[in-house]
Parts: sequence; structure tokens; C-alpha cells
Amino acid sequence: MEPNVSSLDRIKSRMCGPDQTPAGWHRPAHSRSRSTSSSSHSRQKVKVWEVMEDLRMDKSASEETRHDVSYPSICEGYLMKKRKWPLKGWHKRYFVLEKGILRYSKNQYDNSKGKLRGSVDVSLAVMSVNKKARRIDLDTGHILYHIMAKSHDLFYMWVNKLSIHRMYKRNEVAFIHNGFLQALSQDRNTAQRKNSMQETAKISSANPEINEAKVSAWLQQTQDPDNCTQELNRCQTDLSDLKLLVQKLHSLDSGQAANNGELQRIHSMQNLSLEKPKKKYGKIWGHNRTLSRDTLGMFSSKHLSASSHLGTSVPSIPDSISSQLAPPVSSSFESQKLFQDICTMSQRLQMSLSAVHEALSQEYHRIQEAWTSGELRQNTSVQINNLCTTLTELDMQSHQTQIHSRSECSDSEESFHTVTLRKSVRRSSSFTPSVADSTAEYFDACNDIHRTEASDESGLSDASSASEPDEDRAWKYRASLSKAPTKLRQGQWSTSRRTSLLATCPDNSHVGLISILYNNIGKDLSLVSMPVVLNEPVNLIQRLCEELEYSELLDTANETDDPYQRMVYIAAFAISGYGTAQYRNRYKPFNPVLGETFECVREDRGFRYIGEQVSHHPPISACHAVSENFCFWQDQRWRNRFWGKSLEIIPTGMVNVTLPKYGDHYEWNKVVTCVQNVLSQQRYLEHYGEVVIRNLNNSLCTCNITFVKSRYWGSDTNKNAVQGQVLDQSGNVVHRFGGFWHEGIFCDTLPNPQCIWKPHLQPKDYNLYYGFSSFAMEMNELTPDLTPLLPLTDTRLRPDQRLLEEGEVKEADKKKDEVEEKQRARRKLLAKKGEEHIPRFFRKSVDDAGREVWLTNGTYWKLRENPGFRKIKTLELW
Ligand SMILES: CC(C)CCC[C@@H](C)[C@H]1CC[C@H]2[C@@H]3CC=C4C[C@@H](O)CC[C@]4(C)[C@H]3CC[C@]12C
Repeated sequence: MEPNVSSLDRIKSRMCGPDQTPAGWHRPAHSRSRSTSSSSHSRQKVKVWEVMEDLRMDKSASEETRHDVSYPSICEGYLMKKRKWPLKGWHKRYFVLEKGILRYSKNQYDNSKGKLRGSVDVSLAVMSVNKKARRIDLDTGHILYHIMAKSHDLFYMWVNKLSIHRMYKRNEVAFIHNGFLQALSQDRNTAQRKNSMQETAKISSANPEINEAKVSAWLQQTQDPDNCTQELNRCQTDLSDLKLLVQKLHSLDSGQAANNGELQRIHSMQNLSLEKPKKKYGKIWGHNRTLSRDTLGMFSSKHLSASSHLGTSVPSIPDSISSQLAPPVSSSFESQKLFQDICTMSQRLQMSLSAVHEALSQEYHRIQEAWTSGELRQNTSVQINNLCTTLTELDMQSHQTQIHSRSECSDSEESFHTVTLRKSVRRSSSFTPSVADSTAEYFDACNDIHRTEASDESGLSDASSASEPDEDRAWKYRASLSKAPTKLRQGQWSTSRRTSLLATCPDNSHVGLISILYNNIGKDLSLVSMPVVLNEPVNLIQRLCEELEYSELLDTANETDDPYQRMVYIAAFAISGYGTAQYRNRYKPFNPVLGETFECVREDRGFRYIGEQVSHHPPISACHAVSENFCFWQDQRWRNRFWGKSLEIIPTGMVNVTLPKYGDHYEWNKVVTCVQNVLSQQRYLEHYGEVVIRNLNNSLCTCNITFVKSRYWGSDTNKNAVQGQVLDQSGNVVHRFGGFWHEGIFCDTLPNPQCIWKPHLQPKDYNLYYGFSSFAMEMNELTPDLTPLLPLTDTRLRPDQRLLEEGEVKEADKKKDEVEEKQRARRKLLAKKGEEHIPRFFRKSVDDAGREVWLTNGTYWKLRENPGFRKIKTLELW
């Protein structure tokens, strides 16, 4: 059927013939992300697909569209649509494109009755087209629509229409956004007249651009509520499909229940395909999700050995339903297939629902966070602010009263800490906490002491009574931390360094991460080339340097005579390196090329740092820093595991610190970092696992730190919680500390209980600048006095990173391609010559535990001084 276009004239004037290129048609900057393999086959494939960029409009045109009330004309007609995975093939569907929303129904009749099968906001989707195959892919990050037109004419018409509607919808959003801001400022003006509001109004109206940017940053991170509605609509469709499949299964067999073995077999079959979905499923249609381990938890644990990973289980489907879904004993191939389809569809449903749940709860938490951090309150009335503070204090007081009344130990806190701890924890120390999935063993320690002291010799703790005090303790730490002053970085270390970046960060919410991640499952993501808009203008060697932001903790450690207390400072330093992660989940660091270096001289902090990319396959970054008070070094490489919804980063390599005054050599491991909701804008980072700090030169004490994994369904009191203890040689707890890696660490066993670390305040408008701390902002700064001193391999001189920092995203993308291509050419050349790259400032060695480590060869600073890097030949990396 021909499309029914209400005002065809407008389109026709824009329409191009099959061999022409429609407006807005550009070679995609990031089309290469679809395939990183260098095989000519995949390159060919890449060329076939092109990502549509937006139609460019001059200002007047955009103004016109804004005020022009006429919407782009509706476009409707039949198109082919790929069937939902796991079903194969294409079917004809009736599509209607109206005001930027593409809806489809089974047929025109259904459409007229309002029976929709799905809809997508085309302005939010990445649109890729394949002229030859007349195909259009719309990727919203959550769903991927594969559409095909029957003829070339139809194809070009739809592509043009989609482009126009995308542009229209985006302008509409901008228009609403502006109106919203206008309304806000009008509101503020009214507020200004009111006495009680005066102060607030001044703050918020002082800088309308910044406010505008803040609102837009917020909106950027907020998932469109329409997405939730769409996701729910899809659930409804899935449910009816599911019903059909179940009916079909029933009609095939008489519905006898399966034995466990059969179900397990099917389960394990699915499990196998989880690890590495085949390429052809890399880009599955519709929900585009491979089954994740998490979702397998949905099967009844009775039937299946639940394999929810690291404790993030999702609630089980009730046994009654699961048994209904059980495959028949006489499972013919067809019914088995059906059963598998049912499973897949149920899992998809479950994923959709949990995505909706997560989107809503994320938004709720963001609002809650903004509220508690005062950001929102600043912009409301002073009275409400005061009221909130009073309420918080009252709440805190009541919690503290609870802690005291619950405490059976009537002694003062002090005596409990010092005396009881040493005696009693010997018993509990035989119990090794299971790190990742426990919420708060550390907080238990205190209560264990009370309980065991009182009478309980069984060693079993009462779960219900244990859980409440845990939260009290976390609460207590939080309360103590909130009272400790937070220092502004600049205030503390007045440097002449820059306090902001030149350009604000680009919006990357439109990038279709799904295809990138799914197409590279199992690959080392640090070797996968991604579009530069996903990057932040720092690289991984610089991220390692960021771990020195709180180097003053090492200075303090080197001035602390008591070895146990010293360990507390080392532990706080180990935790402080994670602090910045709270604000850094929207972009990824640049992957350094082999031989790239980065130096960081901080006279204000008394250290100098050098890092080098010493290996490409696997990628390894090595670094070394020295100061009067410490030496710090590590070599890191990361493995990653993509679970469908989250991305785990598993670091290998130890961190080392030596303190010259006491001859200590501390060594510790890093925990797992997990990017939750990696595919959505509701991304956030979690760190979990256990860190053990050892002093290799003295076995007097060790330290265990647990980064607690938050509970999926629990309250969020323990989100980002960290707990730790310093143990003496016999395993007695000497010190205990805890808190949150994003809020600070409190140690209540020190002679003077105190907050030992608290993150610096973020700079103004950090959200507009990649979430960088001041320390991070300073890293890539290139001052004229520094330029001649740096080797040409220094990151500050890397052109793509510099361009990105300056906001030249397109140019940066081009340059990034060049830099990566050059690296490839160098590697090929070396391989041809049968040579191996030899790092310049680090050497490979083996530590006492037999691990391969990279240590400084001590030449960097000497060469820098004499004869100077510009006088010696260095690698030409870019
Ligand atoms: C695809 C993109 C846009 C999603 C964002 C991914 C971001 C959040 C990921 C990509 C690389 C990751 C980093 C890789 C390595 C390390 C070192 C480790 O010791 C601490 C975590 C840290 C610093 C990771 C933090 C999270 C990280 C920055």
C-alpha cells in the first residue's frame, strides 16, 4: 500500500532519487564502532550502514520551526518490521509517524482502533540506514527497531520524513525547555518580591545561563517518562504474545510437569549462551537484550540453582507460575523450542519491568539526593531549609537515642571500643565475612561483641536483630561525617591552576551503546574504539594519578608513630581513590596508546608522578610517584565483564606505598567496579569486594576493608558503604572504621574518634564539566612553561584529547581515528620486524609473590632535567 502522506508536496520537494543522498545524510562519525575488527569483511559491512545525522538548520529556520505551529505532515503506511527475537523473519506492520513519534500497529484497522503494538520517539533514537537493503534501524538505547521499505522510493521518503520529524521533535523539546526556564525565572521574579524568599531568589536568578545549563544537565540525565510508558506498552504486547505461546504449548502437549533434570538442562543450555551470545544476536531486534545472569534468578530456586551474580538477585517468579511454564516430559523438539521462547520472552518481560522500576527509583533517588544535599533547598525557601535541617537533626537524635538504648553494654563508648574489642573479636575473627553479598558484617562486629559478651556462644546471630543495628551504625557514621567540615580544594591548596575547563561536556545520551557493547561482548573494552563523545578528556594513566588526590593521608601516615593508626590512614587513602567515581559515570577515559606518558608535578602537594602505557595487549598502565613522605606505584590492567545491564571492571595489579620514616611497604589489591545500568542515562558506579592491606616489611598488622555491595531490594542506607578493621598479628581488631566511599570515613577507635577522610567539595557546575573534581581539571592543563619540558609522548600533547577538551568533538573524533590508526601501523611494523615494544621508563619484574610487575627504571626525571626531552628522540605517537 502506498503511504498516505497528508502533505506530500513538502516531502516531494525534498525527496531524492535512489542514488541521491537525502538531506542530513552524513557518514557516521562512529559507524566504526559497529565493528572494530580490522577484517575487510567487517569493514565492508560497516560501509553499508550509515548513521543519520540531524538535519542542520540555520538559526532563522529553527526560529521558524519553533513558532510555526504547523507540525510536519503525518506519514503513514505499511513497512516490513523484523520480528521480535527469538522469532525470525519480517512481517508487515502499519506505521504512523506523527509529531516525532513513530507508532505501529498490526494493520491499518488496528491502527484506526488505536490498537498499538509499539511506539518510539524518533528524536531520541539513533537512526542508521542501509540504502542498498532499504533498511532503517532506530536505536533508542532500550529498543532497536529494524524496519525495511518495500521500494527505494518508499525508503527515501521514510528516511526523509523521519529526519524531519526528529528535527521537529528536538526543537519542540528545546522550546518546552526554554518555556520552562522562562517560567522558572518568572517565578523567581515573583519570589524576589517576597521578603522571605529574597535571599534564595538572588542566588538562583544571578546566573540564568548556569541555571539553564543545570536544568538541561538534569534533563539530559533524566529518562524520558515516555520511555517508561513505551516500555510498559511493550510489556503488554509481550504479555499477549506470551499468552499465545503458552496456549500453543498447551495444545502441543497435555501440560505434564517437567522433571527437574529436564528443566535444569534447558536452564544450562540458556546459561551457556549467556556467556558469549553469538554475533548474530549481537543486535537483536526489539528489546535487544541478551539474557543476563541476573534474570535467571527469576526461575524458581527450587527448580534451578539460582545463579544471580554477586547477590544482585531479582525476586523469583512464584513456583506456581514456574511449574506452569515447565516443559513437558515428552518434550518434542517443537515444544522444547516453544518452551525456550517462553522463557526468553518472560525474561525479557522481567527485564523491561525491572528497567522501568529502576528508572523510576533512580529518579526518586536523584530527587532525594538533590534534596538532602541542599541543592534543591537552596532554590526553595529559607524556612523550608531550616525546617528540613531541624527535622534531620531530630531524626538523627532519635536514632542516636535508639543506639544507646539498644546497647546492652552500659559502659561508655570509649571503654567498649578499647577494651571489649581486643578481647572479643578473636572469636568473631574466625568468621570471615563473605564480602560481596553481605551488607554489613563490619557493623555487625560491634553488635557481635555485645551479643557474645552477653551470652550467645552459639556463634549464630539473629538476623533480624542484626540488621537494625547495622543501619544504626551506618547512620552514626553518616551523622559523624556530616558534622565534619568539607574543604574546598582550591581553598585548601591555593594554586595558580585553572579552575574550570574551556568547554562544557558534550551530550552523549544519543549514542547507541547497545550495539557497541553487544557487538563487543567478550572483548577487552579498552581496546574497542568508541566515538569520542563517550570520552572524558583524561586518560587511564591520569585516572591512576587521580588516586593521589588525597595524598595528604600518606603524609599523615608518615608522621604517625603508632603502626595501627598508621594503617588506618593508609586504608583511608586506599578508599579515597574511589571518591571521585560518584560523579564520573557518563564518560569513559581515553585509552592511552602504547608508549604514551603522563607526568604530574605537584609542588603544592610535594609529589611528582609519572605514568606510561607499557603494554597494549593486554593494556597495562604503570605509574610511580615520589614525595618526601611516600613512594606510590602500581601497574593496572582491567578485565571487563558485560552482563547485559551492568559492566563489571575487574582490576588486576597491586597498589604499593612505602613510607620512608618507618620503612613500611604496604601493598593492596583493588575491588571490582561495576557500571550499573550501563546502557541508560541512569548509570551509576558501585565498588564491591574486599581489600587486604599488608605491610610487606613488617607483619605487625594487616587491614581488611569491605566495599559493601548494596542490596537490590533493600533500603539504600548502605549504598556505597565501606567498613574496615585493622588487625594485630593474632587477628584481634585494634581499630575499626567505616563510612561511605563517596562521603567519607570515620574511625571511632582512635583515641580521638574522628573523620579521617572526607571528599573535597566538587567545583562549581561540575556536572557541566564531566563531573571532574578540581584535581582532575588541572591534570590536562598545558601551561606555556610546561610545554617545552614535556616529552612528546605526554598526554597533554595528544591532539584528540585536547580537541575534545576544547569542545571540538567532530575534529576530536577524526583525530582519534588517526591516532589509533597510527598505533595500528606502528604495531604492524614492529611485528613485521619481529620486534617488541620496550617501554621507556618502566621495566618488567617479578615480585615476591611471583606476580609480573612494572617498576620505574628511574630515568624519567633525570632525562627531563638533563638533557631535556626535547633534546632526545622520542616516539612519534600522533
Ligand atoms: C561507555 C561509557 C560511556 C560508560 C561509562 C563507563 C565508565 C563509567 C567506566 C569506563 C572505564 C572505567 C574505569 C576503568 C578503570 C578504573 C580503575 C579502577 O581501579 C577504578 C575504576 C576505574 C577508574 C573505572 C571507573 C569506571 C569507568 C570510568
